[in-house]
This record gives sequence, C-alpha cells and structure tokens, in this order.
Amino acid sequence: MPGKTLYEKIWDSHTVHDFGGGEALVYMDRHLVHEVSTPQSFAYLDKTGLPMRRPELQLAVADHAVPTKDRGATIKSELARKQVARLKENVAKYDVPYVALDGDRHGIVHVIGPETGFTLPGSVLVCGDSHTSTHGAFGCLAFGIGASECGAVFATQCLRQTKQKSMRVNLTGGLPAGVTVKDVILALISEIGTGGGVGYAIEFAGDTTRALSMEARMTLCNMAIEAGSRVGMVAPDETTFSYLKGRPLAPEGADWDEAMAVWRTLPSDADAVFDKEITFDTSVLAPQVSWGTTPEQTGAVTGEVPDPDTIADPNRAERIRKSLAYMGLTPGQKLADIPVDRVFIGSCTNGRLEDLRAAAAVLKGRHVAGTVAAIAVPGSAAVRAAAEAEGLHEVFLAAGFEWREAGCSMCVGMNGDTLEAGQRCASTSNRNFEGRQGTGGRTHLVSPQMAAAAAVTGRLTDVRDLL
Ligand SMILES: CC(C)[C@H](C(=O)O)[C@@H](O)C(=O)O
Ligand code: SF4
Repeated sequence: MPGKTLYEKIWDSHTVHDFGGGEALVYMDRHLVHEVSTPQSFAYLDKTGLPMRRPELQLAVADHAVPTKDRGATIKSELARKQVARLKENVAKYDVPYVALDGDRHGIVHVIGPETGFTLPGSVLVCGDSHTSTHGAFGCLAFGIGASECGAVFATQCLRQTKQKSMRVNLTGGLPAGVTVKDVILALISEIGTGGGVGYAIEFAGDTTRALSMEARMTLCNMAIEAGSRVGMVAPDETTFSYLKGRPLAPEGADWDEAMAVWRTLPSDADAVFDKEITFDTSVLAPQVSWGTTPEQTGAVTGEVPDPDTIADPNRAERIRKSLAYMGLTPGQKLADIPVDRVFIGSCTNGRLEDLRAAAAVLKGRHVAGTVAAIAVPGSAAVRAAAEAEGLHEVFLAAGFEWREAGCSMCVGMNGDTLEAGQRCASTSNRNFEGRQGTGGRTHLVSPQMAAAAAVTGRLTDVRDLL
C-alpha cells in the first residue's frame, strides 16, 4: 500500500459512511455562514422543522453586503439590507454564533476564520462560498458548497461528497524581488487554465510554498478555485502552528499538545502517489496583470496585450477577441501603458496585514495620480486595527487613498462599492469576469504592491520600477 496524501488522510478520518465508488458521507467539523448564500438554507430548517444539529460548530458573519463607510447608516440597497437583517434573525433563532458588524472580530468570512482559530489543520471546513478553498492553507480540507448543502450541514453536520483526484503543484525556486504569491497563482492559472484543476484537490508544495507566510499561503489557496479546483491545500508546518498558537478558538494547554500530535501526522507521506504532479518554476516570474475577463487571461506586466489573429486555436482567439472588446484594449498595446481610473486594495485574496504593508511600502512618500480614485479595505476589523497600530492608515490617507471598514466591498460590489461602466480598475481581488465589480466595469487583477504602483502612476506599472 502506498502512503497517503494530506487530502486522503483528512477524507478517511472524516468518512462516516463509504458508499463505494469514491462516494462517502463526510463529517463537517466547521461551517462558516454568510448573508448571501444561506437564506434558503435556514428556510429549509424552518420548513422541515428540523433542529440545527450543532449550532456551536457554525460561525456566521455578514460581509458581502455590508457598507464599508457610514457603518451606522441604513444600508441603501434593499436586497443588501434584507440579506443582512435575515442573517441576524436566523442566527438568533437557531442560536448560531454571530460576529456583529460593529464587533472587533468582524470581517470577511475567509479572513476571520483563520484569525480566530476557527480554521484548524486536519479539519473539514465548509462555507456557502467558492473561496472557502482559502482555509486549505492550514492543511484542512476546505471547500465551497451550495445553499441546499448548507441546509444539509445545518441539519446533519454531514454531506455526501465525491472524492476528488489529487494533484501536487510543486512551486520551486523562490520569489524574485517585486514578485508575490499573487503573481505566482495568476501565472500558474494562465499556464494551466481556469479548467486546469477541475476534479482535483490541489496540494501546493515545494520550496517556494514552504517559505511562504500563512497570509501568502491563504492567497495561494484562495485562488485554487480560479484554476477550477474546489480544494487547495498546504501541509501544516511550524509556520502554521506558530500562526495558530494563542488564537481565541485554537486549542489550549493539553488540548493544544494533543492537537499538535495529530497535526504533525498530516503531511502527505513520502511515498504517497498523486494522480497528477506538476512543477512550476517561480524564480523566473515577473509581476503579473490580467488583461482579459478570466484570471487565465493574464501576462507579465512587461508584456503586451495579445493579438488574437496570431492565435492558432480559433476558439481561443475568439475568446480573446471578446475579452479585448469588453476590456477596451488593442492587440499589441503594452500592458504597462494601460491607464486606470480606480484602484481597489482588499478582499479575501489580498486584504490581510501583509498585503496592506506591501502596498503601503510602495505608497510611502508618494501620492495617488490625479486621475485615480483609490480605496483600501482591510479584510477584517482586526487587520484594520493592526494596520492602524503601525500607522499604515496614515500612509494610505496621506497618499490619497480612502481608508475603509472591513468587508468584501469592491471585490464583488454587492454593498454598492462598484465601478461605473467603462471604468478600469487595478484590483487585488480574484475575479475579473464581465461586470464583476459593477456593470461595464473593467478589472485588472494584480498584487497589492502592483495595485499601489498603478494608483501612483495612474496606469498599470511594473512595481519593480518603484522599489
Ligand atoms: C456570494 C458568494 C456566494 C460568492 C462565492 O461563492 O464565491 C462570492 O463570495 C464571490 O466571490 O463570488
Ligand atoms: S472578498 Fe470577494 S472573493 Fe472573497 S468572499 Fe468576498 S466577494 Fe467572495
């Protein structure tokens, strides 16, 4: 028998019933809940009269639809107001732990899970949200589920699941100056495609991965879903353990020691066999920028907008033509010449303290171009407080950024923070499809320091020129 992968170990230890053929009933240790994906899931309990099986294993927060300024004012959009109010009623009715909007633990669901220690290695964690893959950075099995599945978790704390195939992505060679993990994942997706991970649970490994901070590992796993994989994981190690130690919901004392004994057994065995294995050299990368309407349509900032007429595959050429028409770009145009109107620094991809530090390092002593409106939206109240404690807000404000309260904000625009039609944005978020940040809005996905560089020069810019 070959050894087991990290994914297999967690899958096996959480199988309640094996149906055969890769189908199993799997136990869910943790369920994160937000306002957008769960109204029907609570309604399912209301309708069936089923009790919530383990309220204490849920953690709810309103993050997508909440305002990031004028927090106390009535939410303008009726849908957003209703979603937030519904969540509050539902958590009160079913006794679910709830993180209040004005609390010091508030934030984007994928930022506060790790921060509080709700996210733990070796566990199975789900949420009605595709970017749940973020939590896999801790060596847990974390994936997004649909609204009816959220209802099933409420009622049973279990889900019937199909086992994924396994893929190991070895990131090797380290990161050159000015290149971040965001550039790595964008470059990887542009190589393997948005379908490259479909059907696979990805484990990121290799010396580049091992050297990453927890925050950077979260950015990496966050975007596994943009490569089509519901699961992105990193084996837990000393970096993981020291991040978790002392977090409010992490085990303490003897429980910590007991947990550690298990967590140390989680990494894939040396003789584990993966269904697919790829190696990606990160030492040769330049900062990346997306030019199209999928994260796959990305290139080095030193390059140009591609010319569909030179692409042999007619379907691919057509997709590029369509993207360029929407994005208002011309083949051959230098990426670093594209002017931007807006800059958004935030989201569960890049709204953590390190991200704000990286952006502030570029902004220090500089000012946002007169043609640009820029906002910084911390991923959580704790990130915001930590940033303020080290004076980062002053750097953002002095540079001409707005300094907002935590939430998903312009990543998805459900709270009214949107682009206007035709506006172009350098954004640290993870999705760039048509209308993602507002109807007719144009998104360029970049790292936090690339976003800061674009804010300063008023165009997409190679941040290495400003370092
Ligand atoms: C609203 C929510 C269900 C959605 C998701 O599933 O990811 C959102 O968070 C997103 O990023 O598009
Ligand atoms: S920040 Fe963006 S990607 Fe993350 S959960 Fe919110 S809307 Fe989804």
